[in-house]
Amino acid sequence: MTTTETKPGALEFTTGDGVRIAYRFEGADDKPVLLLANSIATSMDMWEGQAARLTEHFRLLRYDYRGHGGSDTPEGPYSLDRLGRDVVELLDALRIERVHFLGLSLGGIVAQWMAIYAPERIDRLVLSNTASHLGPTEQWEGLIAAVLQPDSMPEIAEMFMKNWFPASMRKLDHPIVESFRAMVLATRPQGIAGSWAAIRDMDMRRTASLIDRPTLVIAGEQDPVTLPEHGELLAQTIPGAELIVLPTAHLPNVELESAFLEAVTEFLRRL
Ligand SMILES: O=C(O)CCC(=O)CC(=O)O
Repeated sequence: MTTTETKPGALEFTTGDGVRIAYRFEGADDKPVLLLANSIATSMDMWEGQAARLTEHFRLLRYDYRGHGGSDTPEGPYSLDRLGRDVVELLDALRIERVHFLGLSLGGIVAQWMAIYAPERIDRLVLSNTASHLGPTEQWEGLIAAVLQPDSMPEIAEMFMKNWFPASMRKLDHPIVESFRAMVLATRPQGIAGSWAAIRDMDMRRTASLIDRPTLVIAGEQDPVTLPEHGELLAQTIPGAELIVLPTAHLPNVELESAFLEAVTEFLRRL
């Protein structure tokens, strides 16, 4: 497998089905690898503010989902199996045996898949603002149809901002909110539609009980997308999982950065 540099610091590899996936490695190579997976409609830049503090303890591996950021955008719906295999193939390409995996929202869905189907690649797991099932199907069908309409993106971006940030941050034209809006607007509608299909079709409410990796679940008290109840269910289903509920909406990594990073690093570095 060859890797190619696309933009400074970002590399790419090609998956078994011919899709170029962009990724980035940061930090000292003697530290444990921490793989980060994103919320839908964002790129690996969504972790930019947290990267410096995380590299104090970890070698960070970030990547862009197919259909997002610097990765290719195949047509049609994506399956969760395919999104999971993209990660397995990325680790294979980099010859990395095991990682800690921190996934937020769709990232937490991919992280659950990895811990169920490729547990030998996972050391510890952090599942933030995510769920093992998100219904109803019709909601995702409606969103997929809407995002594929011409000129849909400004309205779709506004929907994400309302779901992801509290009104207090949105009112102030907060630079973080605007940077996330820009990330959404830079995402191809097909990438969002393809990934929503993976969320529509997934149901790990039973299989999550097979996860045997040490797991921290983080939920947001005011998260309107992945509700605190979703986090509670995950923590009850995964044997031995711990649950922290933070007073945030959907993106605690940026809304309450210090508390989020403290929870993550304390859990991942615990002996
Ligand atoms: O944010 C995600 O990764 C999945 C949830 C979603 O697409 C709906 C939303 O964020 O509003």
